[in-house]
Amino acid sequence: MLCQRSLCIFMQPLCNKRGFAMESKFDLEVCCLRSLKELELKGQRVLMRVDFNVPTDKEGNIIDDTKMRAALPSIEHVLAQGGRLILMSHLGRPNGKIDEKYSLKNLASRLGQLLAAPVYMAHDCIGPEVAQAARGLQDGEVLLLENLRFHAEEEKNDPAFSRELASLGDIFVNDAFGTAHRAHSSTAGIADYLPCYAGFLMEKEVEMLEKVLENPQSPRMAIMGGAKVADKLGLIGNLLQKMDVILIGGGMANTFLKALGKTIGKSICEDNLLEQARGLVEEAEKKNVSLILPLDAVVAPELSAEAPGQIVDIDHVPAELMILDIGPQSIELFKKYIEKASTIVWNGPLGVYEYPNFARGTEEITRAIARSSAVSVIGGGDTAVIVHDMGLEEGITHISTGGGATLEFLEGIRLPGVAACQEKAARGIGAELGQGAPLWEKS
Ligand SMILES: Nc1ncnc2c1ncn2[C@@H]1O[C@H](COP(=O)(O)OP(=O)(O)O)[C@@H](O)[C@H]1O
Ligand SMILES: O=C(OP(=O)(O)O)[C@H](O)COP(=O)(O)O
Repeated sequence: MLCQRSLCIFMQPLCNKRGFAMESKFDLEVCCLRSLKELELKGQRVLMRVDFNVPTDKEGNIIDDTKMRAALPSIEHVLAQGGRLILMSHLGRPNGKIDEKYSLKNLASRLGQLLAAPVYMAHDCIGPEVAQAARGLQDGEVLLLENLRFHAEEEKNDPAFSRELASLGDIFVNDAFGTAHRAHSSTAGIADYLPCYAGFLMEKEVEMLEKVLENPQSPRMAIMGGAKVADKLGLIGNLLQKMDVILIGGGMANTFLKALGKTIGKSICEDNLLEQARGLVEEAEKKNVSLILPLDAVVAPELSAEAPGQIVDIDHVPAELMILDIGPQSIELFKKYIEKASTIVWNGPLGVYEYPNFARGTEEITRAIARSSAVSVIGGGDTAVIVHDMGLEEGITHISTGGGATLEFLEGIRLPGVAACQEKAARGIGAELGQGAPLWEKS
């Protein structure tokens, strides 16, 4: 059994200036995750949540399968032990509607190649035919369910939906660390209906991030970029309590730049978050945290591989262009901060790294982090892809499959996907010791 020490850390202040430590709200007993290793799997229907939310192109082809490979140890273990594996994941944000672009069919074929074994693909994730397919599995066989987010109930953590998913398996294994910050049916609600275990990836992520939390040295720095601005802007408020420096690039920077009165042309921006961004800048000043924005940018008329990039000062972004990368002056400035940092947490590319014209900022920053002697954690599907593509894994302390999940974990926020398994484990232990009624039911 693995004790999630991030929760234990809540109990004792460990850090000096802007500590990661928080007050304990939870029992130590609740910290425990039960491991997949503990299970007798032969003949068991193992319902496993994985995070196969891989980067894809416009046609839905997989750009990078790192997240799938990361789940292979758990998948291969279940199959080797004679378990009957039912895999479930989301892909993208189809908003509760069926959209072929977000089908998991391509992932089933890729998984088949990775396992060198057949992978059955279900046409949905619930319903009588899916239940029949799950019941029909033989020992060592694997079925991949269709995108969970084709049903709006998934993101609502709807109990009836959780129950229907749970009815497909005998045991629930959560190996989706990257989605553990979402309280959804397949990550949280499902724990009410099945015995819960952590997969190997979930265990590894929690262990590695706990190590980083143990004694994070100052100067501590966060680098924030990417496109999920609405999701992650709020997290900067928490980071201000824990970091000495926050570098902001990528799509994230635009909202801050506009909030500070700069013209950002056609760049992506969350106009409804301008007030919040201004508040964060003021709070950073009060807390004496250096919140650093780009000095210049690479701009282009459209987001495409062919669009020509042009370097402009951040005060002179033309109205008809969009910011697609940080410029050379910003790269130099960011590198200076990276050289001085002792702890670095990074999520989100600093530009549209998928296209060479706008990849330089992200690549240079990746190299600088890999060269630095700081303890470094890089999180997020896209951000991790860059490190792998550049072959710089060795220089990074931990490359996490989760972006938002990693940030929230390091900020001391309890992740619903981890918490659901912990609470269930703690209650389950009591039940197994005869201290209560069985806590899960099979339908
Ligand atoms: N200036 C920008 N404008 C538009 N998109 C951007 C910009 N900078 C980065 N991005 C995009 O952000 C995406 C990754 O964002 P996100 O999902 O938040 O990161 P991660 O998957 O690492 O958590 C990439 O597809 C990248 O092209
Ligand atoms: O890719 C993910 O998160 P990330 O981009 O923060 O790493 C997860 O699969 C969660 O996806 P979501 O942010 O659509 O809930």
